[in-house]
Amino acid sequence: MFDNVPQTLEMLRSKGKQLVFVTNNSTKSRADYKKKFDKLGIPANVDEVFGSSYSAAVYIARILKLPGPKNKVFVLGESGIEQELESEGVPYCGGTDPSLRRDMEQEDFTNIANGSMLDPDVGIVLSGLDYHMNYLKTSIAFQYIQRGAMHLATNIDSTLPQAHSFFPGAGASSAALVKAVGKGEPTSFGKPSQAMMDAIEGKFQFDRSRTCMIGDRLNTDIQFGIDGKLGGTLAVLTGVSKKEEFLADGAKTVPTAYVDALSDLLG
Ligand SMILES: O=C(O)[C@H](O)[C@H](O)COP(=O)(O)O
Ligand SMILES: [Mg+2]
Repeated sequence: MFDNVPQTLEMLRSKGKQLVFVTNNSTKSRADYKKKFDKLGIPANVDEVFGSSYSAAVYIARILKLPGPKNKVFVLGESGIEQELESEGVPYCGGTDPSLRRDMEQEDFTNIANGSMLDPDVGIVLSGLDYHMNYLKTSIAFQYIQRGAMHLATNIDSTLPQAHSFFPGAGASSAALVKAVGKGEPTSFGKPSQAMMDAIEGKFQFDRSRTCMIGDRLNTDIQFGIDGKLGGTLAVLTGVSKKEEFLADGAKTVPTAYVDALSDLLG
């Protein structure tokens, strides 16, 4: 963890700033992140966390509102997605189901093709980062899409930063499916999609012109009142003034000197 993160967050809160922690990582739910923050000694509450799984679940439940029974989601991913779908009352299958974490057998081809292994209620395939991706799940997801299901993604990052290196990301998890379907990338609800920013804004009701993002990648084009100068998001801070000065300077100083940079900015 970077130095002074808890102190910085405390300073921002003491100045009445609202914080939102935004992550593309779909493997954990907001509740899981709260536990992680507790372990790291970072003061945060569940309602301040906004993840790509939650973003997708909110979209499916509140925007798409598919009529039942065709509103079930086939999940390609981990329990973070399942938990967030559950929190929004969206039915799902796949995901962490242990019966799908195995090799493809010859009879699976027959049973998938004749539909006996498919759930007729599935109307959406939702892909995220999947540590257990395999041919069986990819085949089932492919068949659902061929039969009319919509393909959505929590996020489509090419890589996952871990252990001071990079590993295949959520976009790589779903790449085989995307290739097989041949219709391009699915709609994604993670950074830097406008869908995620709209969802965050919808939930937190803040003023874009008084919002600052601090993040991990510098190449995003999220239109968030900051013209993509500083992208990705570690936190969304609302009520920040002198945004331009902070970004111009902050791009160099964040995250090594959060406290100094933000204290200067906020006066
Ligand atoms: O592949 C992924 O899912 C992402 O690279 C990963 O989860 C990173 O999320 P972020 O740290 O950008 O919020
Ligand atoms: Mg990132």
